[in-house]
Amino acid sequence: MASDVRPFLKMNGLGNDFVVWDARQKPLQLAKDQIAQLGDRGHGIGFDQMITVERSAYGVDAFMRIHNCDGSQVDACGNATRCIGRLLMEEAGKDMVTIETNAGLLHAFDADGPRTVTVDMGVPRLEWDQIPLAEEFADTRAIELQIGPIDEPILHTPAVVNMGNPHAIFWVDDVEAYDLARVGPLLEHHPIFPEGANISLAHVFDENQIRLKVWERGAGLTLACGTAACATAVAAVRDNKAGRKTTIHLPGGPIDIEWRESDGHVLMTGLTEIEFEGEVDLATLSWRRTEDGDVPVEAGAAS
Ligand SMILES: N[C@@H](CCC[C@H](N)C(=O)O)C(=O)O
Repeated sequence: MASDVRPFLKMNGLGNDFVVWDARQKPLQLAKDQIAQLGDRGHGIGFDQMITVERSAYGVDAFMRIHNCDGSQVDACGNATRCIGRLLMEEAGKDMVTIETNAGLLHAFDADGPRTVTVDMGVPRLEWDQIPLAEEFADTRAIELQIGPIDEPILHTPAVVNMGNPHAIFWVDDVEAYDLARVGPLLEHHPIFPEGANISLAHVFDENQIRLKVWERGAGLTLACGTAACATAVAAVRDNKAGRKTTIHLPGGPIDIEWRESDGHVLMTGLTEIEFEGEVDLATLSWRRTEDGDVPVEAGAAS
């Protein structure tokens, strides 16, 4: 097979990392096992998600296709929307762009602070069949679900929110007190979630300050998950645990969320980073680094 070498960017939003392809001029389609091979941190490039930027059928700035590192295609990724927003704004010299995703049209804005982007993630969906759940629950602030012994559950009664993808949030006193790598997969694939779910442990440790650890559907433990941060902020407001503006502290850093009262939209603001540029030979999936990325943002420079 003739070699087909394609350039890519390696980016991250607070450590939630992506390989990004520009497929606007030349389409790119990879099979599930090829994505998983490239995503493997041992032998491939290693990433949480693969992002393919394509031309938008709606004529907006671009369409963003999202695959988890296990090769599954999904509809939403908050951190990647900020990263792609930054690339498209820099390319067009604009301070706002519109990105088409399978979860809808999202607007990204240049925010205060270096490489900092706000994305309007739209309106959260809160009904049981919108999450979706396998059975009806009138109140999605705390659904009947538990793992562990019946009389002494390890985790129980999560809030559920759909931010373009399904999230379950367990309120705990200490996010480090649980083995999320062990319980995450059990909960992700629990029969109550017919499409699986992203699983979060959340702790309100101060006024409007929430610590969060996330097990991502199709990707596993992550340093940050933008949609999980949005879902958690929404769940906190619904349960009177926080106000409409919160800072969510993830292992990769802080992310600011506002659940706007006027129109119910969720706004997410945080850093983006280009790690490096590289190229992949699609015939063999061998890859190499070609250019360095951003120089680190000085501590305290971001908003
Ligand atoms: N990292 C993302 C979410 C990626 C998709 C997720 N794993 C899913 O399967 O829904 C984010 O920043 O939101």
